[in-house]
Amino acid sequence: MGLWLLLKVPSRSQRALAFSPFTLKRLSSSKRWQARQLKDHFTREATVQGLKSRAAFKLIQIDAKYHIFHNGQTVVDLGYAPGSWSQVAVSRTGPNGRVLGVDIIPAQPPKGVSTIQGNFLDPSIQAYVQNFLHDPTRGQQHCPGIIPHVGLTHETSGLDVDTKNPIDNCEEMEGPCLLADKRTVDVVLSDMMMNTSGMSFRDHAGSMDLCRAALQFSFEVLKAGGHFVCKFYQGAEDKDLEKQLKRLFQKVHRLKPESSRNESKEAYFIGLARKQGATRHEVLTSP
Ligand SMILES: C[S@@+](CC[C@H](N)C(=O)[O-])C[C@H]1O[C@@H](n2cnc3c(N)ncnc32)[C@H](O)[C@@H]1O
Repeated sequence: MGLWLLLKVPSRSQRALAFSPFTLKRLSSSKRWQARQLKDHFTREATVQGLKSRAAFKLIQIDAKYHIFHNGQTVVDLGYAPGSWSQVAVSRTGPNGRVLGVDIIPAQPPKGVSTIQGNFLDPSIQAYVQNFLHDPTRGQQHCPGIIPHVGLTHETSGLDVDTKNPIDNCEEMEGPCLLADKRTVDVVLSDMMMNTSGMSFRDHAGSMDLCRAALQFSFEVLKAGGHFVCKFYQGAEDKDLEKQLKRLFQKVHRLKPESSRNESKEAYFIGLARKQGATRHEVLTSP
């Protein structure tokens, strides 16, 4: 099914029809989960539209509200697997854009997406990602001869695979590893979330670590005027993160998309238009 269908967000009445509480009666919790998946209209609609998961609708709704994407942009999708956000990004930035997904787990990259497998909290992975992005022709959707998939493992060996340790690469470069002209990215997306433990404080703290890593990365790579979308697990520290975001972006919104499950504590920060003159110290120092 073509990605042109991505504009179709299921209507409220369709969703109401899709869910009947009576059908869930007396089911065990795992069966209830399965039934919920089957009945959930976003899940069914994702299948119909050829999307890798219902999570796509969160980004579609965010884009409908804030107009994040344009043709030709470079997008980095942190925590991309299984890849529905990347599918949305490819469809909205192509044919001249490029989309790079990063995830700790291996996944089949969606068409047109370059991917790097690794733990984004590891500085060597971040250095590798920055190296990749520094060359604006790497990973372009329309660029023939480039296999749109890179990785730190050898399983992806092919034309565009750099199998050297990223730290070695840094040491080979002249001057400091962090290049002066490295702000090549228009949009940073982060839907990263580790497996939740059910302990709110712990899940919140883990989510804040991932958000801070995404913010620091955005400080390094986002162009002036660039945008940031970041999932967070709500809790005591999210106000401080919001303050930091306000120092880097002209506008910051907090959103719980309609397609995000009510029982989940997840929400999203949307940072619009990176400020030109924000300093590292003011953005990255905790308030
Ligand atoms: C909710 S899923 C993302 C769904 C994705 N946006 C989509 O539309 O298909 C969260 C992802 O974050 C990834 N993740 C969690 N911690 C990570 C880390 N430290 N580094 C890289 N990826 C991470 C997980 O492996 C998982 O695939």
